[in-house]
Amino acid sequence: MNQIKSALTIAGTDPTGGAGIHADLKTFQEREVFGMSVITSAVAQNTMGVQAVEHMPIAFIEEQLKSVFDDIVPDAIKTGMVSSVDMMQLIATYIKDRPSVPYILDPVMVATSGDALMEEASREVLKDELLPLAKVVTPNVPEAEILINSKIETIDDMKRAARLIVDGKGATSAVVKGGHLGEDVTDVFYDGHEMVLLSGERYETNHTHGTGCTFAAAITAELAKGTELKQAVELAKEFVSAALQYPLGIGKGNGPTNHWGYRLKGLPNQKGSDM
Ligand SMILES: Nc1ncnc2c1ncn2[C@@H]1O[C@H](COP(=O)(O)OP(=O)(O)O)[C@@H](O)[C@H]1O
Ligand SMILES: Cc1ncc(COP(=O)(O)O)c(N)n1
Repeated sequence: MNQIKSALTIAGTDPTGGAGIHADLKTFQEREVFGMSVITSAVAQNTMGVQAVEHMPIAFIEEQLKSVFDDIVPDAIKTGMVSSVDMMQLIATYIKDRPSVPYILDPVMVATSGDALMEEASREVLKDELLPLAKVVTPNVPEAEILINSKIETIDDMKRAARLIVDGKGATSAVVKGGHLGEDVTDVFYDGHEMVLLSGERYETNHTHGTGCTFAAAITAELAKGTELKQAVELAKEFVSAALQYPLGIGKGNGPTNHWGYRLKGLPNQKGSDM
């Protein structure tokens, strides 16, 4: 029997289940990878926004990391919401100790609702200490603008950003996500050799809470299983696309994506769901 593959997410929570740790674990499960989680911050949030945040003490984040690594060493590691410099530095030590385990960095900075999830003072540490360790970095357009300190308005700008993140900052690869760039939902993948445009249909839906988490978690699960990098990113794009194609119609604001949408592919949209 093949050994079960596992993936660890180090991120914040969403009690309504659509984003953060919850989106990651649901995605790992759908991709048939055993999911584990270390909580950085407990976030009181829902589909309408963020109401409050409590950061875990650093010593307790370390206890959680120890609990995992003393027992089940993950086959891939993802980080999402990591707010402070101290948290980043702690996590970097665990990642550096295991260079063969692929690390997926989703540089979560601001929630869809506009609420800040990362301290501004952490930006430079993220760029200098976490980026160079990453097998894949998955910024959306506003995050990529911060990473490269310049405006992104076109696909060519996205390509330039991907190049700067990989060739300039030392990540193995980057996917600059295009969900915030006009009508197109083309993502740009670059691995230092190949520049690949990942295009897909844009679904007219406001059920986009947790989209970025879901996309990066799908890449993480695939890399845990040993899927080749470009294929992992392509599969993740299909997975998130289906999660948006079959909305669940719950939540008063930007509703969650449908993590089992991929299983419904080819079927008509569910009755009653708004698109
Ligand atoms: N309305 C949409 N229809 C189809 N795909 C989308 C839509 N919005 C975003 N995506 C895709 O979802 C993923 C997450 O993109 P994006 O929204 O840019 O990130 P984030 O959720 O981090 O802000 C990308 O693959 C993007 O192309
Ligand atoms: C704990 C946590 N992490 C990340 C996000 C970003 O969500 P999105 O994928 O919608 O940008 C969030 N809202 N909450």
